[in-house]
Amino acid sequence: MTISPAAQTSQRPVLVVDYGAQYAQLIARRVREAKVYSEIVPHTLSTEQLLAKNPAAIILSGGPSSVYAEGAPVVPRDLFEAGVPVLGICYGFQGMSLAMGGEVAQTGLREYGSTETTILSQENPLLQGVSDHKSWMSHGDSVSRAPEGFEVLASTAGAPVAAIANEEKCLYGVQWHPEVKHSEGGQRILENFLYNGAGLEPNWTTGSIVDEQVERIREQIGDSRVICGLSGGVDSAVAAALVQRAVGDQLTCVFVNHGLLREGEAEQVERDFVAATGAKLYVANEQERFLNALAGVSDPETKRKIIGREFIRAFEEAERAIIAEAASEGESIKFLVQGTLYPDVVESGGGEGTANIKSHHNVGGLPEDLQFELVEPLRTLFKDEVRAVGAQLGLPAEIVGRQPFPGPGLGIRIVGEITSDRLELLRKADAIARAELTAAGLDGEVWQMPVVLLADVRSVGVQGDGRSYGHPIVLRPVSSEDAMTADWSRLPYDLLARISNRITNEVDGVNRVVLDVTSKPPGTIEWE
Ligand SMILES: Nc1ncnc2c1ncn2[C@@H]1O[C@H](COP(=O)(O)OP(=O)(O)OP(=O)(O)O)[C@@H](O)[C@H]1O
Ligand SMILES: O=c1[nH]c(=O)c2[nH+]cn([C@@H]3O[C@H](COP(=O)(O)O)[C@@H](O)[C@H]3O)c2[nH]1
Ligand SMILES: NC(=O)CC[C@H](N)C(=O)O
Ligand SMILES: [Mg+2]
Repeated sequence: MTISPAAQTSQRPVLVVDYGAQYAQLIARRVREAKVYSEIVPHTLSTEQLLAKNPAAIILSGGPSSVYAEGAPVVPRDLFEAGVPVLGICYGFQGMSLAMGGEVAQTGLREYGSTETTILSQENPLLQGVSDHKSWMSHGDSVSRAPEGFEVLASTAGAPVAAIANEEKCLYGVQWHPEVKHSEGGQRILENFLYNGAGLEPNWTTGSIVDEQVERIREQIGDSRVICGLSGGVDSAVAAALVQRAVGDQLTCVFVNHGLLREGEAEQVERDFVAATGAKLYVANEQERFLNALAGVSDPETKRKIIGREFIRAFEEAERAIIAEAASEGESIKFLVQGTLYPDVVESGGGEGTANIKSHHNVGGLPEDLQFELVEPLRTLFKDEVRAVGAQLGLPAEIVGRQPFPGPGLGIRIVGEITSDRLELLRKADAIARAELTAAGLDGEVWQMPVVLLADVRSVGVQGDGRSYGHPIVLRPVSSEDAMTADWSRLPYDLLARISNRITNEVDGVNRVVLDVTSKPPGTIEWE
């Protein structure tokens, strides 16, 4: 069932080989910012498997291991003999140096954070226009001797060999992390590698994504009919708009009201999306189906799998109803469009070799007996890229700027069993928190603010001079660029006070409001 993102685009990718780096995502993003298509792959792929992806260039990421440690990932020598341009970063640089016959040593000179970097030569593709600067380091090992045939391009106090090049073979390495914003000129170095070193063109833009995806969708769907799961969120709105552009009224959007929605959500989908695009919309009222299937379940992964399965069952029902309505019996609808993004795939463990963090309902939660062929035009994109595509397609700012809301909805924001009373309670608390955030004019600054009910926790309070024994509500406002990493938002205290005060006064059963001050990692954005 896993489709590699590469299957979704004709671009030759720049492969980021992940050696367990904290920054592999960031490297891929920076390459895309340079308008070059990029994908992350695990280091467990063999050279043959890597080359089979027809990469335009390869970037080896950093990683936590020491190249000497037992079981440390080996950077294979044959990778450098295939004629593909390679840039090694930190661990990748050390591994490349070792593979090519250089030396790596534990000199005891560790460097963490901002580091004065001396550029020894600008007469090479990598460091053209880059002068002495502060780069961001995070290493304990160092390259003590460059491999034969490589020129040393830069040095620092702790790393005399801080950058190397073999121009003829198009092989480059840097000890520091050009992908982090704290590395001055880092983006320039990556672009130098891509444009000057690997000779790539900056032609991967939102315009080119739209054209290419529209073309692919037409090819895939032909003149068949297609349904699209539409949630009111950004991703499905953009996916639907792309499909509509490709195949026009062969498309019917299906909005599933699973009873796990927030206040006013169903109405808002009908109002905003249909008004903006004129697409056909079928509303499936499936509250009972989902509540029955979820009764008595409190394990998060089980909930996610049930929701993923019931979503598909709801789409199947909807498909039958749509066909019956059109009186075109017999002609079943084969295609289902979903607004699946790259992070959904990566976190669900759908990227090759990546860990399963949580099964997103639309990826890891899909049932085995799926009858639809999936159409997922956004499967290779990050959220901010999807927003840019949406804007390009002319969707209104209220849609492309909307805060994300997960498909499983309030179902994964009740820690414990889901009941209609608990949903009712959480819906009220969530509506208050959202209204206050909007009133404070902070919607644009906050990426998302899950409001979570700890249904299995109770604490003692005093309300109206009497004892109460109620549930806590957690506020989880975060800032983020692409939901892969996040920080907790420093909301003004008076806003937090107002939300807390209103929730404890207005929502029966809640006697405490707490603020989640955890970044991602280690926490995820949602609690389940
Ligand atoms: N209530 C729903 N009805 C129909 N399809 C849905 C519903 N909720 C989610 N989906 C499908 O699952 C996909 C993934 O959901 P997800 O929440 O990640 O995206 P989104 O809602 O489109 O955007 P956002 O992340 O901004 O909320 C959606 O793109 C959509 O295809
Ligand atoms: O459609 C979705 N189906 C899911 O199963 C799902 N789980 C998490 N999310 C959203 O993904 C982003 C990252 O969330 P986490 O940090 O909790 O993994 C956040 O924006 C979450 O709201 C989901 N969206
Ligand atoms: N960030 C990295 O890639 C670190 C590489 C290696 N673990 C070191 O400490 O030198
Ligand atoms: Mg959503």
